[in-house]
Amino acid sequence: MKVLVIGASGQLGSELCRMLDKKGIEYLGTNSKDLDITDWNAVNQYFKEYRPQLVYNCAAYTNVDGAEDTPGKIANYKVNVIGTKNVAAASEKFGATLIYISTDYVFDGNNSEMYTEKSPTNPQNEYGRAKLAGEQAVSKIMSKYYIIRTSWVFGEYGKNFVYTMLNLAKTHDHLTVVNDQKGRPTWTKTLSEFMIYAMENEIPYGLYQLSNEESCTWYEFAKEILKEQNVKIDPVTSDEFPQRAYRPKHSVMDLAKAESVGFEIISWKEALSNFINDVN
Ligand SMILES: NC(=O)C1=CN([C@@H]2O[C@H](COP(=O)(O)OP(=O)(O)OC[C@H]3O[C@@H](n4cnc5c(N)ncnc54)[C@H](O)[C@@H]3O)[C@@H](O)[C@H]2O)C=CC1
Repeated sequence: MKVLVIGASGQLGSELCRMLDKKGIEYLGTNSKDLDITDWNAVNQYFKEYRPQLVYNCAAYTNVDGAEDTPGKIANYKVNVIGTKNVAAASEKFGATLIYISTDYVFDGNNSEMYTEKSPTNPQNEYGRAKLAGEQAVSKIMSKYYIIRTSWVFGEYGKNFVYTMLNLAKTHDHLTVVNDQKGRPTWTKTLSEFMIYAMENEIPYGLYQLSNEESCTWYEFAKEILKEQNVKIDPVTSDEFPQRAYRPKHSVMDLAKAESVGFEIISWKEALSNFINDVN
């Protein structure tokens, strides 16, 4: 099978490629210099030449706060809406299956219940709105697709909350972290495994949610990340730590659908511990 990984140099794309390498699955990986997904002619030409059968679209504009104002607002729209549409249209045109990654920010986070794949969406920031438009484009244009919503991603190859906390701990003995936003952290290895599992096991097409098991607040996450370090961490509210983009208060996604296809998901604490062992 000819596999294409778009966004192969990002946090998730890099882990996915490492895992494909390990499994001996051949693929072609592109970064934004090889293939700009906002350019339809480039995408069309690339697909015409390479003829992928399976496309992992890991490319995205991921600066959630940057997306609130110009020029980030425009880049967010171009990459996450137009770019996603281009990749979906080319995948459909050339008969490929597409795996598109979306976000828990499609929800408003006002529920205290877990969100399922059937829960109504109501994004509260520009990034969430663009990613939802990306989801809608994929499901409208395509017949063979997986949309996988994930949240709070951390892994070896990116800028993420775990690295931020570990780095801050080198220079600070006291930190404050938001304690009124709850979600599910996701290790890129768990997510990459599911992305490969979907392909290998030909699970039914459609929308899935995937993160690690168990939920926490950012404060609880930080406490676990720094549990071996001598750093005092105090909880604060979102109001005390203002950010440009609104974040959902409770964006805990139900994982039952992914588990119902036989995929086993470890807890975020186990994932974090494995990750810290890996990078040390
Ligand atoms: N990082 C997180 O916490 C979360 C990420 N996600 C989603 O997971 C997916 C992977 O995210 P990350 O790997 O963390 O992001 P990342 O920012 O590390 O990687 C994104 C990649 O997209 C590429 N890219 C950007 N514009 C492009 C363009 N015009 N053409 C081609 N490539 C382009 C970048 O070069 C980069 O390699 C994305 O769809 C993101 O929306 C969802 C929820 C949370």
